[in-house]
Amino acid sequence: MNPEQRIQELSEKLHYYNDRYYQESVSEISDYEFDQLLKELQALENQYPEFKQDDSPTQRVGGTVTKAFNAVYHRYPMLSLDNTYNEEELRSFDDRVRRGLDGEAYEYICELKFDGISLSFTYENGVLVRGVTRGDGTRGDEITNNVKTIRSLPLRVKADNLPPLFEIRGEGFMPTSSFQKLNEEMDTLGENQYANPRNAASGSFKLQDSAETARRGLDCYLYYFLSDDDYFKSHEESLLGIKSWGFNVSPGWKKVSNIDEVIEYIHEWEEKRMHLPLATDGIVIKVNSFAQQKELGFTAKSPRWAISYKYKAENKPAVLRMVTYQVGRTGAVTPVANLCDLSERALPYNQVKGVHLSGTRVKRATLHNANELERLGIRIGDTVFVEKSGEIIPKITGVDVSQREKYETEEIVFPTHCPECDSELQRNEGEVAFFCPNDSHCPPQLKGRIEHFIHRKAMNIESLGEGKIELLFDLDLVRTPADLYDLNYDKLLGLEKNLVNEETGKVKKISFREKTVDNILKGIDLSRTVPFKNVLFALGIRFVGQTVAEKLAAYFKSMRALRAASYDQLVAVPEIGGRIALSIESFFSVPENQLLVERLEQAGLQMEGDEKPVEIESDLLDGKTFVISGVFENFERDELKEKIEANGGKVLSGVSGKLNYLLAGANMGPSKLEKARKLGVTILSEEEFLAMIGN
Ligand SMILES: NC(=O)c1ccc[n+]([C@@H]2O[C@H](COP(=O)([O-])OP(=O)(O)OC[C@H]3O[C@@H](n4cnc5c(N)ncnc54)[C@H](O)[C@@H]3O)[C@@H](O)[C@H]2O)c1
Ligand SMILES: [Zn+2]
Repeated sequence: MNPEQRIQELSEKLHYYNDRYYQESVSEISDYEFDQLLKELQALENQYPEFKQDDSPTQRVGGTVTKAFNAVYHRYPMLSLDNTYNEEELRSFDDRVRRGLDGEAYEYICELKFDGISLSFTYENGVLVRGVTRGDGTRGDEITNNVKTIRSLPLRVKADNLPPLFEIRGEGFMPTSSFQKLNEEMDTLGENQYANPRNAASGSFKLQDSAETARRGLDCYLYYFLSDDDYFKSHEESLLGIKSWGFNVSPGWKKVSNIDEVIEYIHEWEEKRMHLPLATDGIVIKVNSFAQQKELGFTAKSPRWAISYKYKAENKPAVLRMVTYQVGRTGAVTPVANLCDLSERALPYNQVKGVHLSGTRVKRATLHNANELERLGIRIGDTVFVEKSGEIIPKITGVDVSQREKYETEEIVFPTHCPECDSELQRNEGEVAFFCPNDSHCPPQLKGRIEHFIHRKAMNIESLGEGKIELLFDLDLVRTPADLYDLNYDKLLGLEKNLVNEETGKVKKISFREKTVDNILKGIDLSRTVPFKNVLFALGIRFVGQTVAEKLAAYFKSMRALRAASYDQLVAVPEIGGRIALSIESFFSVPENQLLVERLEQAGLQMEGDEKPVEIESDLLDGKTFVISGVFENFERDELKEKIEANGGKVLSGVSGKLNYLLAGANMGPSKLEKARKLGVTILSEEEFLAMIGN
């Protein structure tokens, strides 16, 4: 490949990873790999400037604005930071600063580099008026309502001589504890988990529902002050200043007088940072004096007066002692590596402490699935490499094959049967995971279903959280969600169990005293009033998440109607595809599930939606039929449907010759449009429709 082609290839790859990272909060490769690709591109561009593309990823801040929020211009551009992974480059940065300042004395401020998303807050006359993401550096997403959920962020600042207009910047992040909680929740709900706290923070700050953002326990550290006039003389002064105004200034910062002290700071925090309640991925070094910052200026992408030093993820050898297999709520079987330190090879496994990695002891790492085992080519007894970075969950990155001669190793045989219930495992075409099909008897699947059932977004029986289900399940009191409704005071009072955390070995004692029992029973009783759509979601039917449950409930209006629906009737519901329809059909065909639904109904759960009666506005659309497709400016699709019905019209699901109107929004499928044209159906825009009903 010639340099021109390589430049093009690298640019395309980096654009792609940027999109995934900033728009979808997903990292397909590690930050280190990303940064190496970017460095390679930078070097090639320096050597062959003629091939550099105008929009090269080396020239721009990687993010973008999204359509979901208002895009607003930044008063001062929000740039990125140049980065390095080694001391030598750090010293070259120091050389550039020295040369740039022509021999003037200078100081640095060292700060931790928090791993979250960059946020900007504008204050007018002391009042928070705007919170914006970095976006593409010039424009960002306005997420004021979401940033207002950060408890530590002052909504109003009172201090003498405040500048009338100023901006504070900082890092919005998700503390590790919130992250773990959120991921457990995602897991219970059968949704994809976030790979690391940064992606979780970025996704959570960009939710449409601020109440949900508030619940996710986000926080923010502030580390920049900007205003039109020279309010402070140095970064140090500004940090002290905004702190005195009540801002949550990032902890751990330090003023140093030369690059050696910077390097000391880096070493000091390498291990210490692991004990912070949030993820950090390095150190940021900034020239202290604002006058000197001005003198040094900016490149297209980052300030010349700052750089970040990133810690490489720690990677260590370990011994793979055995592989165990975990069965999840959906029946998916995940191989888990059981590891020990090299020095513990001869110890019985129950006595090993694990590998010391990034501040914690690691004994287990996920191996994801059978394909991953094959890809790594590992064997039991192998010396493997374990890594832990922003990912929090440790992973195995490779095998040290040179160690194979020294120790005996053994092939890993993926089980053919479920380790929990002995059913023969299956694998669906196109899926990587093997799963246990015995969803009505396999213990972890049963337990998982009950946990899902009581979840806040399902039946909302929070009084049963935190290990209580485990206790009831292990004591055989609750095997299916319906059993919850047979519990009573006498059955519960005095129950006790010690729960052992497999990872830490810590024991937690749970005991049911009067007050606990009261709370549990009250919670169960209250769940009888939970709306039908939640009940449907609570059943945990595969592919029937919250939104799908809502759609189905709105369409069929009762459990009875849904159960009776044929495949064709199911796929006729807008946005319900074949995969979901099959899953619903198969769920209701299982006798255990039929019994479950019947028992829940007897227990008094809501099995019918409370239909909103249609409020009649006019008879302008009397007898007219509509199909709604695409996305609209002023209405959600459900609202449009209501509007049509309120004016006497009827909404159908499919385009046919009898249809009167196709109400076409943006991004509608071309085939539907084509079909409507062929059949001579009138196609309406949103404005034309509004005109029809006299709006
Ligand atoms: N893995 C992937 O697929 C992928 C894709 C795109 C980008 N990335 C990663 O993201 C990087 C680019 O992101 P970026 O432009 O946000 O750069 P960056 O995250 O390396 O550094 C800049 C950011 O650091 C943050 N920061 C944290 N603490 C700070 C402090 N004390 N002072 C100042 N800023 C602080 C700010 O939000 C600032 O915007 C890449 O270098 C790469 O590591 C990874
Ligand atoms: Zn099983």
